[in-house]
Amino acid sequence: MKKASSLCELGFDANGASSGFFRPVSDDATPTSHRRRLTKVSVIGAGNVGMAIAQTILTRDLADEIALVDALPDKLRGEMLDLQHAAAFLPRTRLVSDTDISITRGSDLAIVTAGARQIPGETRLNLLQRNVSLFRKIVPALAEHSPDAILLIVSNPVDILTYVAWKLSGFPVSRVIGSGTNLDSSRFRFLLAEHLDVNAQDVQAYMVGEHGDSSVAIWSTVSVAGMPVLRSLQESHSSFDEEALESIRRAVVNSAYEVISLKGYTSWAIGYSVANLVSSILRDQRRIHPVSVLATGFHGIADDHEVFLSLPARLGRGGVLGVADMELTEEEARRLRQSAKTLWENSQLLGL
Ligand SMILES: NC(=O)C1=CN([C@@H]2O[C@H](COP(=O)(O)OP(=O)(O)OC[C@H]3O[C@@H](n4cnc5c(N)ncnc54)[C@H](O)[C@@H]3O)[C@@H](O)[C@H]2O)C=CC1
Ligand SMILES: CC(=O)C(=O)O
Repeated sequence: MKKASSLCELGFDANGASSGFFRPVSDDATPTSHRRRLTKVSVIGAGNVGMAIAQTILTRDLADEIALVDALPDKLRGEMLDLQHAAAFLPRTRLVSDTDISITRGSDLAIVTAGARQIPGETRLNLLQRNVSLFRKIVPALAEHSPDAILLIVSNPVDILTYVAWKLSGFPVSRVIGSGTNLDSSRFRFLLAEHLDVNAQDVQAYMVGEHGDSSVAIWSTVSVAGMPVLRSLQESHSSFDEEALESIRRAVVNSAYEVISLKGYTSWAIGYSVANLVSSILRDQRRIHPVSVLATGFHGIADDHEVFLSLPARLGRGGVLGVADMELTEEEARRLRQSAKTLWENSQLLGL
């Protein structure tokens, strides 16, 4: 007797109907008008970062469908199967993968993590030329298949690549966002929370500017439970000086270099950071995140400098809904302009 080799041959069909498990209750159990619109997220680049993001999106139940794209077919299929095998422990999410970017068709959100990463000691800016070449292939194709999507850029150097993605996609500026210093701000909050022995979620603190070596810590707005930290330090005459503050900023900047020198790449924190942004966007939460946005005209950045860097932005279903014109000290604004200058000079070399 011939053995059945698949569930279909045993009499199961894709809807479970002929198996006898379920009997239809009407000809159209869910009228089209009652069906919820499904949310599709694509992740381009199924490496360390892409997979950390995909698995965090899965566990947080942020999408109905996740499409994974990578240039390496075996690795890609392996990653997809490995996640699919966790289906019994996760919210129901359709997972698909392909090396062909057309699988992203109809995405609500496309997250780009493809590309070269730093080797120990290398700066993010060193990756620029290699990753721009990749973006020239990826971004126009993404825009063609999902003209209404929001693009969320993660590949480094993230600020300049967000500018590149904006130029190559032709999308409105509200729909092109870089993950920016959302991660640096989390590292900043972690270090401050450790120092003050409180929960990092109770520390309000922003790093802005470049996601990289010239990022700026906005000390004037750091607060815990609504209390400005700098003022408390001054009033309690605790020993602190500019150098102590700068050493904390440097520790934030060095965080990535340290992790890369220890394990070769960073992944978990960026996974949570991006899933946090995805939640604000797709669930229209209107939370404020420091992310990479077009910063022209803010804090004295020249009107003819099209530069993306991180500023606190209100995120929702439409993408960037607004950018906070936060109050900065003269020194903070000067550092931000310096950060903008570095990014602008590098992006000018691309001739876009
Ligand atoms: N913005 C941020 O805060 C962070 C950014 N990153 C950046 O994310 C990027 C990815 O880092 P990792 O995942 O660690 O690197 P990885 O090497 O593990 O993954 C990169 C993936 O991109 C794929 N890829 C290459 N060309 C492709 C193409 N044309 N289409 C689709 N996929 C392609 C590769 O096959 C690889 O799987 C790097 O640029 C890294 O610097 C990493 C951590 C944090
Ligand atoms: C690699 C990188 O950009 C980060 O972990 O901050």
